[in-house]
Amino acid sequence: MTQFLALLLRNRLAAAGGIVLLVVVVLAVLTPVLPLANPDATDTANRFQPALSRAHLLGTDHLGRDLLSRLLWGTRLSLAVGFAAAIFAATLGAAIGIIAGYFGGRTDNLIMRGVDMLMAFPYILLALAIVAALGPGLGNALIAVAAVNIPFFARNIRGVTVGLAHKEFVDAARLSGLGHGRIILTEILPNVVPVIVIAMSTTIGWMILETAGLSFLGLGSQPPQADLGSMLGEARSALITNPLTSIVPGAMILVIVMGINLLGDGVRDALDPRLRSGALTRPMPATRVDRPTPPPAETEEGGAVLALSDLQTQFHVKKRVYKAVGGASLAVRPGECLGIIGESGSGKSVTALSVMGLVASPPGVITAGAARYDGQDLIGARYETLRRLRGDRIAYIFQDPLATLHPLYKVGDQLVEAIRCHRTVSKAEAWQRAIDLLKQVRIPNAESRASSFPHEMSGGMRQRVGIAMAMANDPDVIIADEPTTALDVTVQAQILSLLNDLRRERGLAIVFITHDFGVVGQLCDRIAVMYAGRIVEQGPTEAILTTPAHPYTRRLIACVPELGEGRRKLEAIPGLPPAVDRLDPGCAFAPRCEKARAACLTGEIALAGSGQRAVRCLFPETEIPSEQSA
Ligand SMILES: Nc1ncnc2c1ncn2[C@@H]1O[C@H](COP(=O)(O)OP(=O)(O)OP(=O)(O)O)[C@@H](O)[C@H]1O
Repeated sequence: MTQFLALLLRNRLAAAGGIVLLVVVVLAVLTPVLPLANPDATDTANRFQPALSRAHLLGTDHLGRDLLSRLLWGTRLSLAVGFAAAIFAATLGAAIGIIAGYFGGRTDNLIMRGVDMLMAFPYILLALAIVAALGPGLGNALIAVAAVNIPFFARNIRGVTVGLAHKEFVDAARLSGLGHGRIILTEILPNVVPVIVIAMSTTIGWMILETAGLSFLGLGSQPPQADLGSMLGEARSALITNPLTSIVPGAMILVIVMGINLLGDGVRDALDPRLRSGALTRPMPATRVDRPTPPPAETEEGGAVLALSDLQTQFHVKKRVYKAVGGASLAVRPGECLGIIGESGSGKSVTALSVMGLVASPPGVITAGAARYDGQDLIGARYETLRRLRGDRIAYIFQDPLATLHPLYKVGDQLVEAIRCHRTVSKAEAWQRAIDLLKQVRIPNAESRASSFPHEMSGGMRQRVGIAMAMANDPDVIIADEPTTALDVTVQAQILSLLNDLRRERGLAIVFITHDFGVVGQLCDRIAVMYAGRIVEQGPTEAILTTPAHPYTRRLIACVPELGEGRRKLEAIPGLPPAVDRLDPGCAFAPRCEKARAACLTGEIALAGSGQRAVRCLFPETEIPSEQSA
């Protein structure tokens, strides 16, 4: 709740709307105790008194009644009717929607066709028909306004419920023997409540307007009782001669509806869990860069096509700072494959995404370092520069191709788009290239497969399409973030050999992120091991796999089961990786390391080594000739 309020107040417009509404509601609640004139007492001798006249702060209406008093009593009534109608419509509409969406089939059909019939009438005609049948009066206007809004809630909530009704957690509740009533109350309802609240917050203003409309037509509140609509209706005849009598209730309607709408938008944003981690804004097109120190000078990386120097990326979530990448230095040359390995949460993906400014901001910020492609620093580069390079010179392959491929476009069309985004070629040429790419990634019947939708392909096929997409513009660097984790071993082996062939044939540089030492051994020339956002060891694959120097690397390798090696006890690493918002000084692995000594817990431990081999450890498993590397 506190988090919700904090987010709501951070949105200035919503806060302003909320404050205005609060003032109006407080005034409406206090109206009976305020020293106001009788709102219905007529005084025809003092008709149309101007504002600020004696005893009438806002003047009087056509019957000499005090406008301020009528305004506050009218506001009280209008708010009460609007809120009551919204609660009534939301409760009934949500119940109908949940039942239709949850039970589906004939129940859904019957209910929703009834709702469709109601929606087929213009809502104001329907409201008029209901009031005509029930008779004029504010109570009946409330029923009419609520009734015409029930279909809106029913449709919305049904849609959400249909999506939830067959989710795994609902199936699990069914399997555990819960009845329909319990499932609806404990599994479905908590998930639809935010949608109901959002729909309500954005429709209350609308219902106040509709009630005012009915009163304006004389079908709502009856004389002498005032609500905002009836005040407007009565003032209609004097609109030109005495506009004040129309302006006063009109302005109040405007203030209330604007206040509710601004607050409603804020509530919607604050209830959206995706917005909780950052400010109420969409992510920026490129990660925010806030480098107080100048980028490190370019080092001689032996012909590296992509070189990261001391890259630091953080997530700023409220007052917490998560140091996801705490100074990573890496380099990859043409035709080389560099593996980045580490436990979940060690910062591998954030390192990779930072290169092209793809970490979502907010909350991500790059705070130091450089990422040089062909000598050009990409950190802080103009968005246009990054856009030109993204997918063209530096391409990504992600773990879940279903999440990256558009579900509604044929894979061929998506490849055509990727090509035409960076090259001026005709559609026919791009289509032909798309088919060639599908052939290169060994998709059988590439011509017909180009016309398939992603859901018509297997996971392995989709991942090949992901690789084809990355290859579309013949890039220099491919960053592959666990591209084979979701695949079975045979498809995994095919994809690895495909990537291997591509880099050998085309001189591609590959940065390959994985958890899997087996995969690293097959594909990578060199490995960088990450822990808590930092590289703790790097070197040639063979050397690291046979003689790991960092105790973390040794323990990671010891966790890997080996086929055909007989029974061997797998040694899990005790404890958990540290939270990157509370990193203690010294080695982040020390609390889990059996070799840790007091010296490991103080000060900065440098990545030290010689040539290509380096380790960040004071007591490494294998001594590496010391010559500080980073
Ligand atoms: N939006 C975010 N807000 C706060 N922290 C984040 C956010 N995104 C990532 N992090 C943190 O950054 C750290 C690094 O995450 P990252 O995704 O790079 O890990 P990873 O090594 O790639 O893990 P995995 O193998 O599970 O993909 C983690 O501690 C994670 O909790």
